Amino acid sequence: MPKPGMLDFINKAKWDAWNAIGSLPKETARKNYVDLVSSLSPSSESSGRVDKEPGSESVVITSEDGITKIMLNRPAQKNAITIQMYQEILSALEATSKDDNSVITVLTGNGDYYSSGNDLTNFTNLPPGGIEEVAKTGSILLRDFVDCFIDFPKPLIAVVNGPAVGIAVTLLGLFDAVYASDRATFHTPFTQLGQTAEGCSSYTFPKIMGPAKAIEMLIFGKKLTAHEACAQGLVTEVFPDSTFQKEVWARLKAYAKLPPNAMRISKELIRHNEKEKLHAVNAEESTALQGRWLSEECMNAIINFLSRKSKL
Ligand SMILES: CCCCC/C=C/CC(=O)SCCNC(=O)CCNC(=O)[C@H](O)C(C)(C)COP(=O)(O)OP(=O)(O)OC[C@H]1O[C@@H](n2cnc3c(N)ncnc32)[C@H](O)[C@@H]1OP(=O)(O)O
Repeated sequence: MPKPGMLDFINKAKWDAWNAIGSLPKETARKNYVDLVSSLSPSSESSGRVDKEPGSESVVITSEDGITKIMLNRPAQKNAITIQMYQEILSALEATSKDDNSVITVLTGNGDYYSSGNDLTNFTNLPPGGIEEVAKTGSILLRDFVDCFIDFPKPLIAVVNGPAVGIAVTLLGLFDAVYASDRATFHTPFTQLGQTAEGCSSYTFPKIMGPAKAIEMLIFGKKLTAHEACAQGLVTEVFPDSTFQKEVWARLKAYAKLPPNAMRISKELIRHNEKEKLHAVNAEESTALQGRWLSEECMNAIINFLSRKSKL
């Protein structure tokens, strides 16, 4: 077959792999394959079924003392968010919003990062409709995902245990409190990635910190320390990393004992005037990103990251 185009990542990788093999006889190829798989997996000869270890899920949801904790759990990948994780977080938020035993909801990360944002490999697995289909379905999922944060009816808290990048930062403008370790940083390198702001940040950031500071972050990609983000109003309070978990969870447990209906009604009073505007901003940002994901600027940035030519 002719060599697939540069942006057809999967088929190009397959084509290169086939080409590298040359004229290997089919039987030899089969034997090499079986030998390789056997050497990789000691259990591959037994049942063939792979059970997930408990706690190996990419999003771990737990509930205790009236607090629902949604924990991003891909520490080796800096908690980069895959398509499946967006869907799981969305479902968790929908379920907890209806759960009478859940008073406060927390989003946090496992390991040294809060989250490195969108998983940049999300756009590399091309369906039959190609990159256009990926961009379209990505834009719809992004819009649904952010809508769910806009509409979330109970107190929503971010426990930012380490550096945050991209959508993990922009969403913070929709949270009711943001507690950060002093190790956390806040980085939205959209322009460097050929992308544009999402998570309603094109509206919430100028409102929270004023247009000048918001533009430094959203257009020029300035990274803030936790103390800088707190001074700008994006973070509620910063804690020393050594006591972060202990102090924050003690406080959250106390908040979760407050009367839940009073908290829910106060949140509605504070937020409801903005909801229509936020949904409109979210729709606009999702459409703009759909176009960006098809652009050469964005594709080159992703290819550079995947081929390890660039990092933040
Ligand atoms: C439905 C779709 C919605 C889309 C919404 C859009 C959102 C926009 C954004 O979120 S933009 C932000 C995108 N994120 C990034 O650009 C971050 C990219 N990552 C990095 O630059 C670096 O990895 C780092 C600075 C976060 C950390 O650097 P460090 O040197 O400490 O660690 P490594 O680079 O070695 O990372 C360890 C492994 O984790 C993988 N990884 C990290 N982040 C991502 C990511 N965002 N996407 C995919 N993979 C990521 C990294 O590749 C390493 O994997 P490896 O061990 O297999 O090499």
